[in-house]
Amino acid sequence: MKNFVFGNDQNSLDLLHQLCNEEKYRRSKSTTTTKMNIKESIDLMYKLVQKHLKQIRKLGEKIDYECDLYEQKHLKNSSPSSSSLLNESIHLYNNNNNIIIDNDDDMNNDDKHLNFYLNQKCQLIQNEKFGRHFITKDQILKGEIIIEERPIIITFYEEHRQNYCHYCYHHFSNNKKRISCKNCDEIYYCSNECRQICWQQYHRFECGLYGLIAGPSDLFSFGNVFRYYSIFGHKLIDKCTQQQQQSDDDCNVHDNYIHNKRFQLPRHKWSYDERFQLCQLISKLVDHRYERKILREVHTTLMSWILIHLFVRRKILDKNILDDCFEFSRRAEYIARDFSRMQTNSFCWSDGPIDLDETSTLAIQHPQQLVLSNMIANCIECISSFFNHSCKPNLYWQFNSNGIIICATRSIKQGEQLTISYGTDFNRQTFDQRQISLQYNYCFYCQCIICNNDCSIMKNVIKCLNDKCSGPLVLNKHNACISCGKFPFDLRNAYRLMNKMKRIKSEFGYLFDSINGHEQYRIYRILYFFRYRSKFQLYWKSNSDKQRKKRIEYMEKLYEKYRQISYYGSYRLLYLSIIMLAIYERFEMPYKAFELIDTIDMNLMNIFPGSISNENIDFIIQLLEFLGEITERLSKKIYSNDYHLFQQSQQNINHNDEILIRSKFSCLFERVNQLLLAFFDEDLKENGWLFPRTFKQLHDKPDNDEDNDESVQLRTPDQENYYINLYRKCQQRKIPVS
Ligand SMILES: C[S@@+](CC[C@H](N)C(=O)[O-])C[C@H]1O[C@@H](n2cnc3c(N)ncnc32)[C@H](O)[C@@H]1O
Repeated sequence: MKNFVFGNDQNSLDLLHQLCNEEKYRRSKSTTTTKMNIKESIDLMYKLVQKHLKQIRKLGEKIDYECDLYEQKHLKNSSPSSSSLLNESIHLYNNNNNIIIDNDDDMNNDDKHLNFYLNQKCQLIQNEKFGRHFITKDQILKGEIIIEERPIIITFYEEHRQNYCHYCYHHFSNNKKRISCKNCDEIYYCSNECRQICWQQYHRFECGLYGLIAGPSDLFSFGNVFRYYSIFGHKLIDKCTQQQQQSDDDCNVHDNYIHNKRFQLPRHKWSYDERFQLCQLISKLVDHRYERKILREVHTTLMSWILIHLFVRRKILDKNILDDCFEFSRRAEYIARDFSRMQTNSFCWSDGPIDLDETSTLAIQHPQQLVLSNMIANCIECISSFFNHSCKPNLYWQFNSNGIIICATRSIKQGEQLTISYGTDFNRQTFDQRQISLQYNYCFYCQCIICNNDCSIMKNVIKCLNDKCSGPLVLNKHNACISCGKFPFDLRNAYRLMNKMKRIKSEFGYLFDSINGHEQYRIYRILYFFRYRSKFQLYWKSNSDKQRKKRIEYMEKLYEKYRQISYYGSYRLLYLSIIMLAIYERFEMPYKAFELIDTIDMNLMNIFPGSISNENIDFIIQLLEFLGEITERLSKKIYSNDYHLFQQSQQNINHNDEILIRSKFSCLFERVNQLLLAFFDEDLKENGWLFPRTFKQLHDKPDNDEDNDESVQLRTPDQENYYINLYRKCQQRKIPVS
């Protein structure tokens, strides 16, 4: 017997029914599936940050005072890394973009070493789907080294801080002498030389604060951002960012860096050119600020505020910034972006090979917080950051005392993309688990071969409801789920649910059917009714308040159950959640609508652009426009002063929740609008599913300019007008001001 896949079709329903009748199952007591509660984790981070904010303020004052005393007492005329050096370097820092001028001629050639080794068979390329990524120019053999690279920025975890030199990252063997920082006694070096250079380069900015900035979990990136600013200085970072915004060719800087064989990075002293080049590389790493905003806006914003205060205290930023609101928020946004860049690109330096069993278990249990027992630090690598992820990678990475080393796990054909795994053995996880973990940590929807295959099945398939299993309900010949190996105890529930869906279907027509050409016009009609509320009002008007409340509760229950058995990326889940959003908007229940946002957002990220084709593009645009209208109305309402956001809420919602809810609505609104605008984006047209090349140019022309351009092949005149209007509407839409 072949494996049987349960989907939302009549055959599956019949089989489920049969199985239920045969009573070959027992009922499971617990039917929980793995859920990600973003709100909970944001709350937690918020509290954590608030706790740290207090500590930082207190500690910052204390340490500044103690540093001054210490310098007055001990450092003035003694060691070379004393207050004179501090003043001199701060002076240089402020006046010269943080340049510490090196005399290269003095440097012995042996002092220099290449910061990385890259296999000559690798080539960095860029495309729409994967961004920048490496491919092979020639066949690579199993076990061949692809790259070895030293990190540029590194933050050691608390428990390992005493075991490694903070400048050259070497491990202190048992009897090796360690020297601590004279000032803070928090970090250690293997030699006086390392101590001096580290002080010069960045430690003077973080001295005494290290214990706080290199704190637990999410704060690792906090430490990395602090170091980033300490090493490069904000002026240099700004300069590189501006250059990056102006240039289109993203691979150029990296090609230069990779192919300029003469470029060498001295272990101890970086000249201005080297600093500049490295800073340029880091500022070009992908940041996902926009996506992260949706997940952790409050957290990141708070972190960036704290960082500004610390930077001012340590003279990295000018103190006037604290009085200038505009400048403060601009800088906070920049820092938040760097923060998100560090989170997307950082590697965990693990002491020895990564334990795949441990990572997989952790990734399933705590997708938001992956810290393993043998991880010793969090670091940024400039070139290794360009390897994309695959759930079945062809490369394996590990750290040795010099930094990262990446090797081929199998022989790789010419032209194949080189991929690593972003942390865990994703191959052991289900599609949903992988997507949740990757989206939460790296903000992308994985398009590797495995996920693309899985995704096409998942959209119509229902989930196994067994405890801790969220795999697709595929039965083997013993009637057990192939993901968890157990009999699907909750078949009866699944069956009931699918039957209920039939009733809903009669009420909401063809919204739940798969989208193919000839059914689209029915869906348009339903959307039309929704938009102009005629059907909707009829439906709700006929009921009394009590009945209406019952109806809403019924819909909510159904939605919740349906959410449990559906995968993100399912069109049906998207429709149903949009309908719920419309209901909540119509009946002034914004706090309820808020709870839907994450599901809608995850679905949007999963659906676009992977499953858009020429057949469904018109429908998708209409669906998005509908969603855009609802979110716009909701956002406007919740930002208006006389609107009582939580008037009907039973929950105890405080001011922080309110900020979070507002920012989430704006973000969803912004995402929907951007998705719509993306359909008109010049660069995306080559994929074949967007509008003709000249669309934007043509419609950016003033209204009275009616020159006929023959190269333009638009659709029918009605469609043309519709899209022109939509394009203008999207351009004019504004996110409410927070
Ligand atoms: C560390 S960077 C890798 C380099 C990146 N491609 C670039 O252009 O900078 C990680 C980002 O690459 C993209 N990416 C990596 N693996 C991917 C995959 N399997 N599918 C889609 N996007 C991927 C995502 O945007 C992710 O956040």
